[in-house]
Amino acid sequence: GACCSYRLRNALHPLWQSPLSIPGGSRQSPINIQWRDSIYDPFLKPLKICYDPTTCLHIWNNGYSFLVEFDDSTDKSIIVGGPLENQYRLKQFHFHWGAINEWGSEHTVDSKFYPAELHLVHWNAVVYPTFEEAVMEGNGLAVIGVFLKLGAHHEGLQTLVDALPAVKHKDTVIEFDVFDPSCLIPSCPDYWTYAGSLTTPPLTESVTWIIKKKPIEVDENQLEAFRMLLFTSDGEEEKRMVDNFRPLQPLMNRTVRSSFQ
Ligand SMILES: NS(=O)(=O)c1c(F)c(F)c(-n2cc(CC3CCCCC3)nn2)c(F)c1F
Ligand SMILES: [Zn+2]
Repeated sequence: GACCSYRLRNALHPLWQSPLSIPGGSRQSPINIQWRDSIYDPFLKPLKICYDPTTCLHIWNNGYSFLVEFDDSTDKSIIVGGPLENQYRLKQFHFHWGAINEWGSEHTVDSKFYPAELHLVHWNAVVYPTFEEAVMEGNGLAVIGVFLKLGAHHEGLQTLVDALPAVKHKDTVIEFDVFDPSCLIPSCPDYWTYAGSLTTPPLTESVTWIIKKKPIEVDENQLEAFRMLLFTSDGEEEKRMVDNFRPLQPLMNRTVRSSFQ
């Protein structure tokens, strides 16, 4: 059935040589969000986002994507509310994108791909002592997903784009010391939420996903700047960093809730 082909595809997919059987494997990400099958939950609270721009540390090309990492030693940059029982600390944000504008996002909405998707990764520092431990626990992480669509130039993103040439190669890092990622999150409060996993190794089923309904607009040059990055280290044969998204995973026995009617 569909499930087996997914497993086969995961095992065969070049980028995500994930082990065939993920422990449990009942809540993997990403998924297709079928708008009409999502259930409005009136008890979902608005998501409260409080970021301190001075907690921004650096940009790092880790060979999968580029990560903007934050100082998560205090509760200065947190999210709370929404579907979350606790507040969660911002650890890093990164993107997934395609070689062309027809695909690139990890989640899809009614089977439609966006050219890119932003993930803001937070961890439950109320319950767990470290990020590494939170990654292994069912309520350990909360990731906000924001779709990027082709359109107007995005001023806030440009400061990030301007720094990308300095992290062209895998394992390069550049200091990036003031940035407020709130500028990358649409003001519309509407979101979907479901229980899922990391979409990169270790693929652990520890993520409460919060997917914003509204995309942000970025222009062609900004998407092209992502595609100039490399999977490879300096001196290796160059491989452009594109199509760094995981294949869709089976919904299995899950419901996607919406914060809006
Ligand atoms: N696409 S996603 O699901 O939003 C997503 C995430 F949620 C992540 F947490 C990570 N992640 C991976 C590690 C390495 C750690 C190395 C030490 C052990 C724990 C993992 N740091 N952050 C990640 F790379 C990613 F892509
Ligand atoms: Zn991601």
